[in-house]
Amino acid sequence: MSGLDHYDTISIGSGEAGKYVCWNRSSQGKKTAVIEHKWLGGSCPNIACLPSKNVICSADVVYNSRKYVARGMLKAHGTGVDMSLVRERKREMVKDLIEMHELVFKTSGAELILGHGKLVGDKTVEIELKDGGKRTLTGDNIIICTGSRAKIPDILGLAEAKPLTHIELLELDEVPKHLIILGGGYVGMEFAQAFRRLGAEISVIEQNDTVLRREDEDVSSALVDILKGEGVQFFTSATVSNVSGTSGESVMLMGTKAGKPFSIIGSHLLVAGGRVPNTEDTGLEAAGIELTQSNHVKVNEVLQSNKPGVFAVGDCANSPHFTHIGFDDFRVVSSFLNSQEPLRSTKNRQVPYTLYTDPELAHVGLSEVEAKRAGIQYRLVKLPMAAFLRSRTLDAAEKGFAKALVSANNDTILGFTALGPRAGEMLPVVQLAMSAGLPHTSLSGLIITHPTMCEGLVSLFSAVPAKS
Ligand SMILES: Cc1cc2nc3c(=O)[nH]c(=O)nc-3n(C[C@H](O)[C@H](O)[C@H](O)COP(=O)(O)OP(=O)(O)OC[C@H]3O[C@@H](n4cnc5c(N)ncnc54)[C@H](O)[C@@H]3O)c2cc1C
Ligand SMILES: NC(=O)c1ccc[n+]([C@@H]2O[C@H](COP(=O)([O-])OP(=O)(O)OC[C@H]3O[C@@H](n4cnc5c(N)ncnc54)[C@H](O)[C@@H]3O)[C@@H](O)[C@H]2O)c1
Repeated sequence: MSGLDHYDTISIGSGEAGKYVCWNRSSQGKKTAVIEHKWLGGSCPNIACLPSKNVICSADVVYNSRKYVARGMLKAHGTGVDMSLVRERKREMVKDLIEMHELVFKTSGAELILGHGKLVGDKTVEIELKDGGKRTLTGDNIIICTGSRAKIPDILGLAEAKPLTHIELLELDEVPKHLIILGGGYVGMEFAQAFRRLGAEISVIEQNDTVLRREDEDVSSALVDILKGEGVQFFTSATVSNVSGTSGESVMLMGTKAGKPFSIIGSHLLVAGGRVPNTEDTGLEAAGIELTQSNHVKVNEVLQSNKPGVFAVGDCANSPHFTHIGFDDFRVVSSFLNSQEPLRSTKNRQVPYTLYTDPELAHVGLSEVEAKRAGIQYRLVKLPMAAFLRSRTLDAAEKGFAKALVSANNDTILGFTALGPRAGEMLPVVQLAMSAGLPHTSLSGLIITHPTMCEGLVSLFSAVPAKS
């Protein structure tokens, strides 16, 4: 293929992996283009990770101010919340992030094309330009990086009730009186605490018998107790069959809870029940790209679809839905395109994550449930957060714990979980030990600055039971 509109690499969507692959290849002098129809830089800087953490930070400031006013330490005349200013702080950050992306596009040489991209043939992309008109490009490599969107469960009356998704929630200029959250996963838990702290009554409705069902029971129940302590209400084993009213005015959910009739009325409704991939209206089927049953692009270990040279990355390829995994998807695809040795792949990669509640929930590797399910023998070490002395200075010693799974046969670390202040910051040191196959004594033997949260890792790994 050749011609003016022929590119080395074209990304449909400017999410994490797509934009980095193009920036990276343009830095090697290759001609690349990124097509974006709405959120420059993807969801993370515009409507997901960073804006939500910005609002969570505002909520924490409100919560802590109120706490210290109640203790008499802080003399304040008013601790009411002006949500329009909370939103303004978030909007300013998003605006800066968009400007940062525009600058990178200018300096990297990767072309940014604003419009809706669609495959119309073999490695041929048609763009409905934002400013009108159409362009058709061809590329040696096509990256599908179209992300995902909030799932609206198929419940009678739900769509008509115009529920909020994370996008609209982050744009509210008022604190909801009573926010009902449908789904007790990552989105549900982070927003439940943040909006409770901002002053809303919160009810979390979860279909399973526990929220955060992938976590070990001691982890999810400890976090639920913390949120309950702040006034969040949980309704688990709840099946919603009917919704009436309108979110923003008054909305009622009806169904059953543990088999008995159940109903709840709130002022606002947030759907937080998982994600669906943005794989329709991108010409994938017409271009012969195979999808999975869940409508994600079917990819192999280097994220290549059934069509050589067409890759899918991030949420639309059902990579674990985290921005840092999107970034790793970029490294996987780049490694393949650059014929790197050894080739990077998605096989057996670490998938660390942090839930940004207060305290944070950070995890990497095996949980106890997973180890048991796989029949892997392990030694367990678990310490209360109070053993991490830094937590005492942060007013956070009473809640949470850290635990690690260490192999029963050798001293390698199999998994690590911490529910504690800034717990996410502790992950990389444990990850490094895990990825290098170092024994747990490599952490307990380190000199770690006092008093940091990581210093607690010395205590944790010093307490690993001896091999039996
Ligand atoms: C509320 C919330 C909070 C989150 N917090 C975190 C967090 O703290 N940490 C974390 O790691 N992860 C977090 N996530 C998950 C994370 O945001 C996603 O996993 C990540 O953004 C997915 O990146 P992506 O590149 O796959 O897709 P996106 O970032 O969604 O990028 C896809 C882009 O493609 C564009 N697009 C789609 N179709 C087309 C088309 N046909 N033509 C042109 N453009 C198109 C879209 O507009 C979008 O900009 C959060 C998610 C949510 C919803
Ligand atoms: N801190 C972070 O890294 C972070 C934060 C937010 C989101 N995310 C990512 O975004 C993804 C999506 O988050 P999410 O919370 O939307 O999905 P999720 O899969 O984490 O949780 C969805 C929850 O909703 C429940 N649910 C679904 N339908 C329901 C219904 N009809 N009634 C009651 N409950 C229902 C599910 O059982 C589940 O517990 C996550 O998987 C995560 O990867 C990450």
